[in-house]
Amino acid sequence: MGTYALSVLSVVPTPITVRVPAKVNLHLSVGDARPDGYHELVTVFQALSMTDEVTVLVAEEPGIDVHGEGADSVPTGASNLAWKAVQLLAEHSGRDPEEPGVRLSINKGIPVAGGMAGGSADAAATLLALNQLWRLELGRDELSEFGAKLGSDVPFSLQGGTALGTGRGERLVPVLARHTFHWVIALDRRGLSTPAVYTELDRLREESRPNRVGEVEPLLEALASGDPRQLALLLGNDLQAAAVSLRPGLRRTLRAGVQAGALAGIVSGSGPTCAFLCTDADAAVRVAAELSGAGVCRTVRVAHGPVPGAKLVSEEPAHRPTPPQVHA
Ligand SMILES: C[C@@](CO)(OP(=O)(O)O)[C@H](O)COP(=O)(O)OP(=O)(O)OC[C@H]1O[C@@H](n2ccc(N)nc2=O)[C@H](O)[C@@H]1O
Ligand SMILES: Nc1ncnc2c1ncn2[C@@H]1O[C@H](COP(=O)(O)OP(=O)(O)O)[C@@H](O)[C@H]1O
Repeated sequence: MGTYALSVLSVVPTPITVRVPAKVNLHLSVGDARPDGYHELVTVFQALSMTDEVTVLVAEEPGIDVHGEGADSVPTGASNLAWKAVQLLAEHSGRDPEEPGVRLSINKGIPVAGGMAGGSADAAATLLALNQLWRLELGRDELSEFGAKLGSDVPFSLQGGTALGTGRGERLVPVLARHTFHWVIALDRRGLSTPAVYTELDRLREESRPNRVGEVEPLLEALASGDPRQLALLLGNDLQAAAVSLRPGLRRTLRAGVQAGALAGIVSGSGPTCAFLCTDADAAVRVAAELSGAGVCRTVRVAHGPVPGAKLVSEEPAHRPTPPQVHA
């Protein structure tokens, strides 16, 4: 009996944990709305050292557990983007998408609905973890194609580093960025809906002519030079005006970051998180401390980028060290 129990146990696959980064858009140029409702983008993503961890384990009772910051506002049902990733790969591999025989445990370190691609990150992590757990042997390109079906940002969450994104953001080319850049990240009290921010931009463009970010080439040169001062002058986000229009308090946050000593600040993607570029790691800690005292946001963190994309941590769920943060 003892031997039998041991042999049954030995065939249950070990849980797989994947760590996956947040992103910031250093350049986000938004074209007009396409017939499919998406906007044509030219964007430069950078993966930051703020991460989620997703553990996939074999279980008869399917489901999702969410822990960490903002866990209460993450759906645990079929609308969770990570669960959609489970269903997509289950279908692909001939499993029942309603009974895939796995549970997910998500540990959030990426702000929810913050414009830092947290849901996309979890979907990317789940694709990578299931590829391992179910021994699907899909290559990075195939995983990326599945990712693009789930959301425009998912391929970048898989790839990480710094990348130029076109199409709806899913077509990627890696960008040379040998240097590490140091950021202060200001988290807002409530999230913003991505579709609502794109719709607000369309509305603003019908009403007036909000400034558009310029060409991307100078920013690519600044990245290659590694000089944060040069990069700071070129950061730009077409969605910023729309995010600020929906959340006017962001103006004060952006001003406060620069007053605290950052080189420049931008809204991250669709917001409302703001990202401030600093000269170096020490400056980022000083800016974070000062910004947290300004009372303009919920929490302030320091981060650096670029970092790698979704990555297997180990075959055991690992304890994630708490990222440095300063409470406002
Ligand atoms: C704005 C960005 C910038 O990187 O990210 P966030 O800041 O939200 O993280 C992305 O474009 C968000 O990408 P993602 O969150 O994956 O969006 P998707 O699920 O593909 O699309 C959600 C909705 O956003 C709008 N959308 C998204 C991408 C795009 N190129 N044009 C759009 O208009 C559409 O209304 C779409 O229905
Ligand atoms: N795994 C997930 N993590 C966070 N949010 C998720 C997840 N799955 C679905 N969502 C939903 O997606 C919305 C957008 O969340 P998120 O991806 O964090 O932000 P953003 O699109 O601004 O980068 C959330 O409000 C939440 O309802």
